[in-house]
Parts: sequence; structure tokens; C-alpha cells
Amino acid sequence: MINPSELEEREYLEEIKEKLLLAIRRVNDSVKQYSAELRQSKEYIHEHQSGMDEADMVAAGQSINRMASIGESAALRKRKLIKLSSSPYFGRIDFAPDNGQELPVYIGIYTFTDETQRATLIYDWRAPISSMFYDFELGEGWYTTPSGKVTGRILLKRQYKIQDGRMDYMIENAVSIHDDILQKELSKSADDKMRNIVATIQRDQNAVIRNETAPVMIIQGVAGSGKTSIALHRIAFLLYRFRETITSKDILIISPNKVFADYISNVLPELGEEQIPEMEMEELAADLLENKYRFQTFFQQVSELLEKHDAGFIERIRLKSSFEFLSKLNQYLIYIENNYFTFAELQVGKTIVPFPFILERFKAYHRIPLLKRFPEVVKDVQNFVRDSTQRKLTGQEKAKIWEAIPRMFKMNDVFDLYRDFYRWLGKEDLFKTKHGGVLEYADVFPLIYFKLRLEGLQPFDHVKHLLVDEMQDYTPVQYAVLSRLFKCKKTILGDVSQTVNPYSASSADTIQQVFPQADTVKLLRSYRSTYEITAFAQRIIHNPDLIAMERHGQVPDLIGCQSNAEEVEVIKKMIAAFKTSGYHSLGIICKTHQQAKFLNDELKSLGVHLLTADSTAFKEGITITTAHLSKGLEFDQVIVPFVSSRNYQSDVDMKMLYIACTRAMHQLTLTFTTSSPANLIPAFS
Ligand SMILES: Nc1ncnc2c1ncn2[C@@H]1O[C@H](COP(=O)(O)OP(=O)(O)OP(=O)(O)O)[C@@H](O)[C@H]1O
Repeated sequence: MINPSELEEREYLEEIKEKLLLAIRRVNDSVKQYSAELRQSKEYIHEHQSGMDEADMVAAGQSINRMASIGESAALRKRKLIKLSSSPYFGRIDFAPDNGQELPVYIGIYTFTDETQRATLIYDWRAPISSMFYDFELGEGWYTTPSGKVTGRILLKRQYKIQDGRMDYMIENAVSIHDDILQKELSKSADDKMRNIVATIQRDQNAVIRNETAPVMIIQGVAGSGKTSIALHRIAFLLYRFRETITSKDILIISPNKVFADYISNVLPELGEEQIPEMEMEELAADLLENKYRFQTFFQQVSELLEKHDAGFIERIRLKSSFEFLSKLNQYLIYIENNYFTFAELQVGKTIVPFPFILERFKAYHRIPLLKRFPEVVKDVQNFVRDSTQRKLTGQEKAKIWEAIPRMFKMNDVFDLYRDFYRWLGKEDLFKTKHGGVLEYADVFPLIYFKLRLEGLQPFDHVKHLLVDEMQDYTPVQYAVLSRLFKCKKTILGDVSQTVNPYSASSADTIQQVFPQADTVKLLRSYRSTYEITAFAQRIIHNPDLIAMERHGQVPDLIGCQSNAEEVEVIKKMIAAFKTSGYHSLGIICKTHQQAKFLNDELKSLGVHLLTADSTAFKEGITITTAHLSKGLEFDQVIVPFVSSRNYQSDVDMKMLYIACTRAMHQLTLTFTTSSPANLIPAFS
């Protein structure tokens, strides 16, 4: 065994750092060499341009591109080596394969091979052999490689914390990933960006990350179970595993908002991968509708639900979010296909084109979207007339056919047909537009679905993996659109308890109806919050399967005040205490935007910042925001103000409260103004 003692491990770390330094020098020389050669080539072309023919120019351009790309990969390698020298590895297993020699496997963020020794000194955490670090304790272990399964015994397992090139500690352990290290990681202060969790990935999480085969992976996990972290690590894994065929730009994240996108933007670069493209559902919708319609956003829909109780509005949302609604849309599409192509005799010159012929041609193109079939039918009718008359058609005759065929279909406009659908359904009152013709959010994706089925939409074939976060907020119709536009593999994740709109929530089961081939996993262990905070949040929405982390802290506090003014004063005092607490982030999470704005006005002088639907970044410090916008984020400390039974009544309100409370990692306080205990919401009485 190499490096049996801690002292030897520390010496070995110095050796590795030395080797990394040499490698950095070597790669630095090649970066310099490539940029010098590139400069020279460019100068040469510039000087000899006049004497070069087109073929020379193409060849010179190609050679420059080649040099640039080699230079870029050398620069990337240099960045990785620099990063490695600050923290070369975090784990080690000594593995003895059944038919081979014992091998120490040091595991880090990237692979490091010593070119002089031709030996792998550090294995990438995503390498097949590294999976054993996450999957097994001491004793029997195995891993799979593209060429088969390798079995053997794990003889040693160690974990290290190395920062800025120094080893803080080393733990030798027999269990999978030692709880002490996980506890240490979880009790840290929250950053303004999501962190990577490579050193402490848990076994069930590892299985999700390394699943290569699922065409659609649905991750249903409780609040704080690491869904988003895992999904991003999974992307990093797939980029490594399929590096020949997938690059970062072939992946797309559908994220709930820009703040969330900014919050998670660090994880992949930290894991050595490029940033991946991201899009919000509304952006996708506007693109697909070619910016022709104005529509309410999801955020506005939820705000409307929170601010006023309109039974009709709720009913419309509820219906359009059901799986049955998707079936109704499909039934209507079949109905119009069979009934809306109406009999009309077509006479061109002296030729009568029989309607059964036209209808038969219309049906023959069933693979083409309904409203796009007319040109094909026109061609067939023209051929029919030409064959019967044995002559070419005049321009006038052609124009007559072009005009007549589309007219045989009752309506030619997607929007008209969408309206007509409600007539057919016998529920015209279920379609309402807002002032100025603005569509309700619940109509946006059904309309897109119609457009897709009736006119066709260009699929996103360049996307090779789609990641959808906050899956509970999207409806079956949205998934039906995604499934038709994105034929690639997908990772879909969320938590039905955290829906901001209970009338349009989708569970893993609902989504699975759209993707019957999906693998669904459930993550039940919650890592973010202390045991006390998790237990408290369970009083709001109870999930009997949830497993709280045994990390203890203060019991959440409920502070009753006599007046609003007193409540604001209490919050001011908490802000002052936060500033000296050593915590980095405090979230003051309200139910509505108005309440957040009110508090922001009151607390402005204390250096707070207000996060709104227009914000684009998440900052450390004191944030005032709404529960809706806080989704996916986390704070060291959370204050939830105005928690009275008047403010938190409905189903939507309780979901908001749950989301707000589950953002807290270490400390949670709720404040309310009350003159009598009856003002307290029942869950806390
Ligand atoms: N294996 C792990 N090791 C260390 N930290 C972890 C691990 N799994 C999760 N965490 C931490 O738990 C917290 C929650 O993770 P994440 O935000 O990915 O969860 P989530 O399920 O998406 O949460 P939510 O749905 O509540 O927004 C983060 O601080 C993350 O770093």
C-alpha cells in the first residue's frame, strides 16, 4: 500500500502538486508556442494575401482554425491543471481486482496523468472506476467499463479536504461517504452560487447521475434533496461519458427564471465544463408563437391567484392543466380532420373534380400537419385536371384551385381553431382573454400545441439532452409540446409539494403519462435544512416519506407582534443580529410582491436588496423576495413575515409558505401581527 500514514499522505500531496506545477509549465509553453505560431501564420497571410489563390486561402484558413483549436484545448488544460493544484483530489480507494494488482485510485475533479511515468495519478470523479468511491464500503466492489464488469475488493477508503493546496483534514472510513464530512459540508454558509457536491455525492444520487440509459429520467425529490445539484452533476457526467458526441452547447436547460439560472451557473464550470444554454418557458413560448401573441407570464398568473380569488380563473387553469384536457385537444383534432373538410364540388374549365378524390388526397397526407396539406392536395388536383384534359392548366385555372382547396376546410387559422375548440367542447366561457387581447397563461401552451399539430413546428434537433427543472409547474400539454419538439433524452426534476400553482401542478405520475418510457426515481432525504427546520416545514405540508438530515440547530421561532410597525421593528433587530452572526445570506420571504415591496421600503436603509421577476442575478447579503421567486434558492437564515391566518389561507398560500420555510439552511423565524392567538395559522397553533 502506498502512503499508509497521514504524514506520508501529506508528503505525497506535495509531490503531486510539484508534478502539477511541471505540467502547468509544459502546457504554458505550448499555449505560448501555439499563439506565436498563430500570430505568425496570420501575419504571413496578411503579407502574402495578394499572391494567394482561393485554394491557398482556404488551406491557410483551415490551418489557422486547427491551430486555434489546439491552442484553445491547451488553454483549457492549463485552467484545469491550475484548479487541480489547489485541490487535487478529495477521495481515495485502494482496489484489488480479482485478477490483478492492488491499485490506489485518487479521485478528483479531473483526470491527471503524469506523461513521464505514463500513469494516471488522479482519476476524474466521472471515470468508471471512481463510481466505487460512491457506491461501496470496504469489501467487495465492482464497476462497469464499456468492455465489461470488473470485480474485486476495496481495501482502503479515504477522504480528504484540500483547499488552496493545503490538506485541512483526512478521514479514513469504512462506510460509504462518511457522515462527518457531509455534515461539515452542509453546515457551511450558503454562497451566492450553487456549489458542486462531488466529494459527498450519496449512493442514491450517484445512481441518478450515472444513469446512461434512461431516455427520460424523472427525479421527484423532497425539498433540499439535491435534485438540481444532481441534475447538473448528471449533465457533467454525460458530457464526460459521451464526450465524442455531446458538448455543452448541445444541452438545454429550461429554468424557471433568470435569477435561478444565474444561481446555478457556477456548477458546470466548477466541474470543468462549459456553461450550458438556458431558456425560460416563456421565452420558448414566445419563440414558438413567433411573437405574434401577447400573453400573461406564469409569474403573473401566480400573482393573480395570490392577490384575488376568482373562481372562474381557477376553473380555467385547473381544466387546462389536466391530462383530460390534452385528450380533449387530441379528440378535437381528430374531429376536425374528419368533419371540417367539407363537400364542395370543384369545376375547373369543363372538368369536375369529384369531392371523394379531393378528400382521399387530403387524408392521404395524414403525416403532414393539417393546415400544411393544402399545397400537396392542390398539386394532386392540378394533375387530375391535366390528366383529364390532356393539356397544361392556365394560370387562371391554377389560381382557382389554389383558392378553392384551402376554402374547403372550415377554418385556416390556428387561433380561430383554438377558439372553435371551446365551442366544440360546449364550454365557450373557458376561453377568456385579458384586456387588450392578452392571452391567459393557461392558453399559451394549448395554443402552441395546436400550432404544432396543425402547422408543424421546427423540432430542436440540435439539442441532445434537455433538462427541465421545477417540473411540477408544467402541465401535461406543456410536456406534450416538449416531447414533440425535443426528441432527445431528458432529465426532468421537481417536487410536487413545491408547486406555486396547485391548480396546475404535475406530479411524476402525471408526467409519466406523457413519457411512458421514463425512469422515475424518488429522493427522500433532505440535505439543505437542519432537522428542526425540516420538522417545522413538515407541519405545513406533511410528507411521511421524507427523511430529515440529522443535523441539528435552533428550533424555528414564531414571533407575534402587536402591530405591523412592531413587526417591522422585530425584523430590523433580526437584520442587525444577522450582520454580526457570521452567516452570509438572509432571505426575507413574503407571500406577495406588494408585501415584499412594502418591506423593502421600510428596510431600504439597512442594505437590503429586492429580488423581483425582472432581476437577473442572485447576490449574497440580505434579500427580500417572494416565495415564488425564492424557489430553488437557499439562505443561511430565513425570515417569513406576515404569517397570519388572514394572509395564509388558501392552498396556494400554504404552498408558498412551505417553499419559503424550506429555503432556510440553518435558521428560520416567522413573524406575525396578532391581537389574539386565533390569528395564527392552524398548522402552528
Ligand atoms: N450529497 C450532497 N452533499 C453535500 N451537499 C448536498 C448533497 N446533496 C444535496 N446537498 C445540498 O443540499 C442543498 C439542496 O440541494 P439542491 O438545491 O440541489 O436541492 P433541491 O432538491 O433541488 O432543492 P429544492 O427543490 O428545495 O430547491 C444544497 O445546499 C446542496 O449543496
